[in-house]
Amino acid sequence: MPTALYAADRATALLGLPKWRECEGRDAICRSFHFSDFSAAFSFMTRVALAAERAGHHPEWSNVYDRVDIVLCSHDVGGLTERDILLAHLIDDAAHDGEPSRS
Ligand SMILES: C[C@H](O)[C@H](O)[C@H]1CNC2=NC(N)=NC(=O)C2=N1
Repeated sequence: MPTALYAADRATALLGLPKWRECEGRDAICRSFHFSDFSAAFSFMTRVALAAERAGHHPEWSNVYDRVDIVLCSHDVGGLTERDILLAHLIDDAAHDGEPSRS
């Protein structure tokens, strides 16, 4: 089982994920995505679901019409690990494929 990232490693990892921010009150990162409509948002979620399943690591998320809010945390260690960083990159890639209208 991977261990939670140390502060320095976390800061370095987040430099490569400029649109993600640390989640207030917990050891996790989050990002919100906005799309043109529900169909675009749900297409993105489908791409993320498949990528997450392949990676064996899964997001906490919610969807309201054209918006998708995502939190990444490794539940088994109760904090942020390299698996969350990898999944954040996969999610950013999935968003680029679907062109969020704004984010
Ligand atoms: C058995 C399976 O690999 C685990 O339950 C995985 C699945 N996806 C997961 N996703 C997240 N975010 N945290 C986990 O601890 C986790 N565990």
